[in-house]
Amino acid sequence: MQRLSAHTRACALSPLARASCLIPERMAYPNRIVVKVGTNVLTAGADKVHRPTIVALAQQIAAVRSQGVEIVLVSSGAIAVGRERLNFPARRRDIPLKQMLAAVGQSRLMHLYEQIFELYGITVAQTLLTRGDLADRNRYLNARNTLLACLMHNVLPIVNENDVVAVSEIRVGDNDNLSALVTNLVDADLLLILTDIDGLYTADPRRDPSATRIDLVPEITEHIYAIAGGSNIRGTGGMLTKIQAADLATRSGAEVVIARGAERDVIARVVAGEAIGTRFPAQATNVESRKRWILAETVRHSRVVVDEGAARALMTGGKSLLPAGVVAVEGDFARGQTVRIYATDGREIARGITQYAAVDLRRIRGLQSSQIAETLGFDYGPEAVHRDDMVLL
Ligand SMILES: Nc1ncnc2c1ncn2[C@@H]1O[C@H](COP(=O)(O)OP(=O)(O)O)[C@@H](O)[C@H]1O
Ligand SMILES: N[C@@H](CCC(=O)OP(=O)(O)O)C(=O)O
Repeated sequence: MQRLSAHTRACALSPLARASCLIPERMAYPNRIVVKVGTNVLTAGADKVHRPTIVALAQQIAAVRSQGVEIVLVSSGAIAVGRERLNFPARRRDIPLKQMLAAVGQSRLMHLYEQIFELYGITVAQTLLTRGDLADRNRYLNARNTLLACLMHNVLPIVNENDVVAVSEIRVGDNDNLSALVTNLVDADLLLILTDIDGLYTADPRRDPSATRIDLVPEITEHIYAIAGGSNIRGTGGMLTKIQAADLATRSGAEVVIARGAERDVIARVVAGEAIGTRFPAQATNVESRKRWILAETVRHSRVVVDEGAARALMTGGKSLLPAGVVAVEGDFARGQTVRIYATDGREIARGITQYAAVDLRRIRGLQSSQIAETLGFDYGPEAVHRDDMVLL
């Protein structure tokens, strides 16, 4: 897809940015963003989901996507929709009941999204995740591949926690933190957390009317955690989980903005660089953060030996490692683990996350990508190690 310059896109997207030429100092124009919408946004503060809010959201997402920005939507609301359907009062908060409400509400929420996004020609994909899916490297890769495939095919992934199976040990617990994990999962440049308040305040404005909004948080300190309080009755976690999310996402290399979901054209305006809400600049590049993650857990005795052509393609061409270039596979490793990649002269040249377990890679080494499926009976794609999952040494 053709990428316009930051300035052109900013001006096309936002009349305000155009009027004032407002592109303040910040990250480069984002190519991939995660937008998180909380229950309080979707219900507009009432007891049921506010349909016009979803229409406005779809309209904005369609506009931003048409400018070439890839979007993953993380949406709460299943419990609220379940409550609405079964007429349950908001004060009941016990876990099995909430799980039941989420089970009732999730499909209805998706149905609503499907109907509304269809009006804008956008196909949506339900993606339900738990912490377990993101902690295990194999499942992490599966989730990542699915989300990236959605983006590649112009499908809008709509992520929620899989509340029905998510009990305390495996659940993220709130969609703010889930949105940060998703930001990391897809290497997004920007996480936009939309809520019912226009940013982080010096104290919870519901309790302290003299609180003022903080426009920029250069660093997330203990003090920032201390001023973030709990949620209102429908939300989960309040400002505290948003700060945790901002902390995680900024360390993963994304910029984070917390803004009011009901603000007119908020997504386009934030993407265009307008100063709305509270901004948390990225604390690392996402390449640095990904490298750290890749190198964190290398399988000790793994050796994937590659031929001269593959070694050159990796080191000077920045290419992915294909099974065709693999000459030997030593050790035992699972799909999703970080393996060591060697040249035939014994030099370790790279480390990377393998798409294939050792047993499978042994069977497809030296083969063309088109032969993977016929040999294994399945394939996870043409790469043994994708270049985005590789650190050259
Ligand atoms: N320091 C703070 N600044 C802004 N809002 C705060 C702060 N502390 C607590 N809050 C509360 O956090 C709420 C938003 O979180 P939450 O209710 O969980 O919303 P959501 O459903 O969007 O996740 C706000 O309505 C506000 O009352
Ligand atoms: N997974 C739950 C939402 C959990 C959550 O974090 O809610 P919120 O604080 O409103 O973003 C649901 O779909 O209702």
